Amino acid sequence: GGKVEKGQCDRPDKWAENFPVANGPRQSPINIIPSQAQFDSSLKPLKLQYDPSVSKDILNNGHSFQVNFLDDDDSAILVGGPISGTYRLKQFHFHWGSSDDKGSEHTVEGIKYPCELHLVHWNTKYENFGEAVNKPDGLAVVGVFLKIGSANPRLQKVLDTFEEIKAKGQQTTFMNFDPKHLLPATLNYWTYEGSLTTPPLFESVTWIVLRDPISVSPAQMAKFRSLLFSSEDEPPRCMCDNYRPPQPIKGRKVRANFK
Ligand SMILES: COCCCN1C=C(N)c2cc(S(N)(=O)=O)sc2S1(=O)=O
Ligand SMILES: [Zn+2]
Repeated sequence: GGKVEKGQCDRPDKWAENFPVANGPRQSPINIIPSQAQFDSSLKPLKLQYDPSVSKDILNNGHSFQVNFLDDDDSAILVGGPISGTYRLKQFHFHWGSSDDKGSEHTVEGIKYPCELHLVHWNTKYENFGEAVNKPDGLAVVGVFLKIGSANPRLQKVLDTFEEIKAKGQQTTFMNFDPKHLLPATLNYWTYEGSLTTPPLFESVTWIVLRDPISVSPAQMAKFRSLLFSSEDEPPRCMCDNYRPPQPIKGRKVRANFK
């Protein structure tokens, strides 16, 4: 028929064929059930120390778009929280739906948010990102839910670049952006051991999912959907529904730093 079938890489149910770890013991995302999360008083407050001068560029990578950071020193780091040592910010990106009733990867009691932000950090006990990416304690990703409400002026700065990165492979400079402005007022979080949510699905992520969402307006969500999965010389395919559904918890404990 006329409908272009989704490629394999866009079909989470097909990933296990090429990436058997897709059925592994610590896959992400998960459905979070707050009443089943264990309050852990030993969890430290989350400390995100970001110097905005190390934001570099913004890229449409054909699955999402990401803002990349210079990570050759400790200018943008995550310390505290559930992790030990220092993790450096590498990039942040988002996942969203084709309509406002879905789009997040983690869910809370089955609730899907329209969008989820991921801030990806790597453990500086390893030489570099490439070394850290597949180690069990290699990465720490902070997840932030976006909830439909008033327009978010901080987020708008990111959306204003979309004309320049509409198609796969396009990128443009994106400097002096402080990702702290994309965080909610309080940094209460759930944490659990998981994985990358897209291939290669490495089981290398300590997940830190913030309880409180930030706001996004319907018009801003429509802007996310103006991006394309496809490159300039291909038939246009709307970039949306780039989220993996929740995966089996397989006995894992989810801890909370709040009651
Ligand atoms: C050599 O392999 C390089 C892989 C690097 N990455 C690829 C992903 N699919 C990916 C997914 C991420 S997510 N959605 O779990 O935050 S972070 C991330 S990533 O760490 O930036
Ligand atoms: Zn992600």
